[in-house]
Amino acid sequence: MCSRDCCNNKGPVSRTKEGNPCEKKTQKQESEIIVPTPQSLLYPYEVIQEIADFIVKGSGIRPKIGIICGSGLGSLADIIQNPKVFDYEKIPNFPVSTVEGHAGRLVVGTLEGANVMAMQGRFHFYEGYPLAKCSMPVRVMKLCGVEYLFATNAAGGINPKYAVGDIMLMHDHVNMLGFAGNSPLQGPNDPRFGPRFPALVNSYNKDLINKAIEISKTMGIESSVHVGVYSCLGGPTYETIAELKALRMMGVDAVGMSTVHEVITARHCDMKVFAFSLITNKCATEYSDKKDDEASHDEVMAVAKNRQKTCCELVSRLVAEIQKTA
Ligand SMILES: O=P(O)(O)O[C@H]1O[C@H](CO)[C@@H](O)[C@H]1O
Ligand code: HPA
Repeated sequence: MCSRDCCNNKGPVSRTKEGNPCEKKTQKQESEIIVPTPQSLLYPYEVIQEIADFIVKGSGIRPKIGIICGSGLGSLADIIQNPKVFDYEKIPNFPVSTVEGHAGRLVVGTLEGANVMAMQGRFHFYEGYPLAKCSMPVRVMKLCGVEYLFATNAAGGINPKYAVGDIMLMHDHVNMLGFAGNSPLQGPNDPRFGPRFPALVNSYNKDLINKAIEISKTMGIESSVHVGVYSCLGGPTYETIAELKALRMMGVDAVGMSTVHEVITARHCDMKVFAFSLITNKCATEYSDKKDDEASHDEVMAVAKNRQKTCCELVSRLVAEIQKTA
């Protein structure tokens, strides 16, 4: 509120470049002007290094594969052997998970003989975190030694051929937050992480996609595994019918509220990326009065719980393949 008697403005005083128009500018006020921190400066290299050292020293492990567990897919971290668990609150400078189905723990250990670390709980833009904060753990993974990022998510199926419970191997994305000018890389670039202008074609590693397809055949689930395009929206609202129609026209097969900024951050620092969506609900692209058409987080969680065994097997087998060729 403006404290001046001359002023009728009872709203919050805005600290813009122009200042509060009803107050005379003084030297002190100029220094109070709040300029938002560019995203890339939120977590400088040295801070990321400190977090990575904390994890590597605390676990005695230098992981090669990093796994991000999607909503309801926390069991991907439960299959890690000899786990060393770090609650996010206990990791210096780490955010906390606020979403149901995201426990908020980092699990470091081995899977199929490979050193791995898994985030049991990711950070989303709609939780109030800037994108650079959401994807900061990917840089921590990199400085821990991670070469491969496995990003998983729960997503709504827009492609009419997709059924609930299917898996979509991501081979591309449409970055809706990026269309609006938001990027985890916004701000000065630190070349120790990667280049100013990273290319994103070939972001999703083709060898890993092909291996996953082969694995799906040996598991007998190939008819419910697709290769498609994911799009991330800001959330937390699920999409309107008009938005879903627009996304479909753009070639999007599945929609969610995560993953893309993690992939951008991983590609910026030259990690190999494998990502998949578990289709937890079918998105309606026509108007109807059916309550069934409304997405709900309870449904998302229930489907993820039902399909967690299959997702765990796919991830374990792909890790085993990577380990075999290492
Ligand atoms: O992308 P993950 O974290 O799997 O979660 C998905 O599920 C939640 C909505 O039900 C959103 O957070 C959406 O992004
Ligand atoms: N839309 C957005 N995010 C989601 C959905 C959806 O339908 N399902 C799971 N996460």
